[in-house]
Amino acid sequence: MAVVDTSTDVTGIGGTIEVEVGAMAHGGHCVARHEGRVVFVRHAVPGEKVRVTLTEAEEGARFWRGDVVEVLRPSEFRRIHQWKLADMLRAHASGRPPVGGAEFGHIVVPHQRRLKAQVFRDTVHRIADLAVEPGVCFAGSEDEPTGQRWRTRNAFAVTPQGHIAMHAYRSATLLPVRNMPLGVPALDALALWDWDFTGAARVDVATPASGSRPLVLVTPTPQTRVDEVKLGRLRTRIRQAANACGVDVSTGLALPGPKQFLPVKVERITGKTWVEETVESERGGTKRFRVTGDGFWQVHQHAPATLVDAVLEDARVEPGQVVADLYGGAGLFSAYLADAVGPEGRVYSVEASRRASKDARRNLHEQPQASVLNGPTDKVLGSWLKYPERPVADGGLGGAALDTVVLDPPRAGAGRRAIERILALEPGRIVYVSCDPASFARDLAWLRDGGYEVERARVVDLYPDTHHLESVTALVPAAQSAPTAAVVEI
Ligand SMILES: C[S@@+](CC[C@H](N)C(=O)[O-])C[C@H]1O[C@@H](n2cnc3c(N)ncnc32)[C@H](O)[C@@H]1O
Repeated sequence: MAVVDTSTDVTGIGGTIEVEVGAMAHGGHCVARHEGRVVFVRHAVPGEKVRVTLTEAEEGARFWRGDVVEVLRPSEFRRIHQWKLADMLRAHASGRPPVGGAEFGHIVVPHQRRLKAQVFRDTVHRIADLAVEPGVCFAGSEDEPTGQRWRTRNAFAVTPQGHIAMHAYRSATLLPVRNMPLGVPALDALALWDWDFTGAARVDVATPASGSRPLVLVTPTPQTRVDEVKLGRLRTRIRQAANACGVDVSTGLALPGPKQFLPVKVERITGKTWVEETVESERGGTKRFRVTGDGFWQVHQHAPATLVDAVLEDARVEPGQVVADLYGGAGLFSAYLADAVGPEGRVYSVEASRRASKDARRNLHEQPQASVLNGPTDKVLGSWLKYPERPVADGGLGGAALDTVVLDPPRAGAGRRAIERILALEPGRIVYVSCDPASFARDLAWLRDGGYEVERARVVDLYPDTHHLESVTALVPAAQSAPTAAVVEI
C-alpha cells in the first residue's frame, strides 16, 4: 500500500498537501483522499503522487479542491503540456494562474481517450445504474498525436486595452493570448492578437475547416453598445484591421437579442454574416452548409463528418422511413438523413433557435422530404402527440409513426419532458448524441425505465486536450435488442 507523507502538509486555501491520485471523474478532476476527505485534483493523471495547492478547503466541507503544483511520481502517460499558458506547472512556477480550456494537455492523447471512456462508463453506472461499455473513436481519418490544431470555433475575451485574452480557470482574471494552439491554422493566419478590439467584450471566430472565408464576430461592451460614437470607432477599428490582416475575412458586430433563442442581431462590417462549411462524410458524401453569425456548428474540424457517419450507422435508416432530428441546428444530420429516407420518406428537423432554423431551411431547400420545425423540442413533440393526424404544417405528424428519433441536445440534455414525449411517440430506434455524460446518463435512466435499452455506445473524442467528451448511443425497444459486445478499441 502506498504511503503518503503528510508531515509537510499545510491545509486551508493556498496550503499544499501530498496525495495519491485516484480515478478521473466527470469534469476533468481526479479523485484523491486526504485524511479520509475527498480532494478533487486538477492537472493530475490517475496513479500519480503529487503535491497539490488547495483552492477550496473549508474545514467542515465534504470535499476540497486543488491543483497539482509538483509531480512527485509521474504517470507513464504524462507529457510536457504543449501550451505554456495552460500548463499548471509552469503557471505556478511563474506565479500566475493557467488559462482554462486545455486541462488534459499534460496527458498523452491515447490515454486521454482511455480516461474519457472510463469517465463515460463510471458516470453512466453511477447515475443510470447501467453497465455500458463504450467503443472509442476519434474525429478525422488519422490519429492526431498532439491534440492540437482542431478547433474551428474559438471565443476570446477582450482586455481593457483591446487585446484578445482568455480567462484564468474559474476566475475573472484575463490573460492576453498571442496564440491558440487548439485552433486550426486559419485562426493563426488572422493574427487577431494584433487587432485593436477596444470597446469590445468578446470576440467569436469561425474559421471553416474547408478554408472558406472566416467570420470574426465582435460583441461590444454594454457601454459601447449604447454610445454611437464609441460603436462607430469600434466598427472603424475592425474594418481597418480586417483590411490590413491579409486574409479575406468577414467581420460583424453581435448585438444581443432580447430573449433566449432569439438570435443576437449580426451587423455586417466586411464580407458576409455567415460562413460556408463543407462536410465530407464517408457514408453520405460531400455537402455544404451555411452557418450564420455565432450559430451552432460542431467545433472540431472533423466532428461534423465523424458524427454524421456515426449517426447514419446507428440510425440504420431505410428509404421511405420517417425520422425526427431533434435539436437539429443548421440541419447537419437532417441533410444526410433526408438522403437516406429518399423522396418517399420524411425528416423533421426540430430546432429552437430562429436563426439556426433559417439556416437549416436554406441548407435543406433542395430536399423536399425534409421540413424544419422551429420551436422547443418538448413543445413540438407535445403537439405531435396531441394532434397526430393533423398535417405537419399544422403541428401534427400527418398520421405517420416515427421510425427513428435522433437527438443531439445541448449540454443540459433533453430533460424529463422531452424524454417522456419521445417515449410516448414509440420510435423504433433512438440515436442519442451527447456532449455531457452526466445529463446523458440521467436521460438514459428515463429511457431505460420507458422500455429502451442500449444497443451500442461510442465515446467520440471530439475535444482533444480537454476533458470534454462526445458520445453516440443507439437504443432500441428492450424486447428487440440484441446488444453488441462493445469493446474499447484504442
Ligand atoms: C448540440 S447542438 C446540435 C446541432 C446539430 N445537431 C449539429 O450537430 O450541428 C444543439 C442545438 O439545439 C438547439 N436547442 C437548444 N435547446 C433546444 C430546445 N429546447 N429545443 C430545440 N432545440 C434546442 C440549439 O440551438 C442547438 O442548435
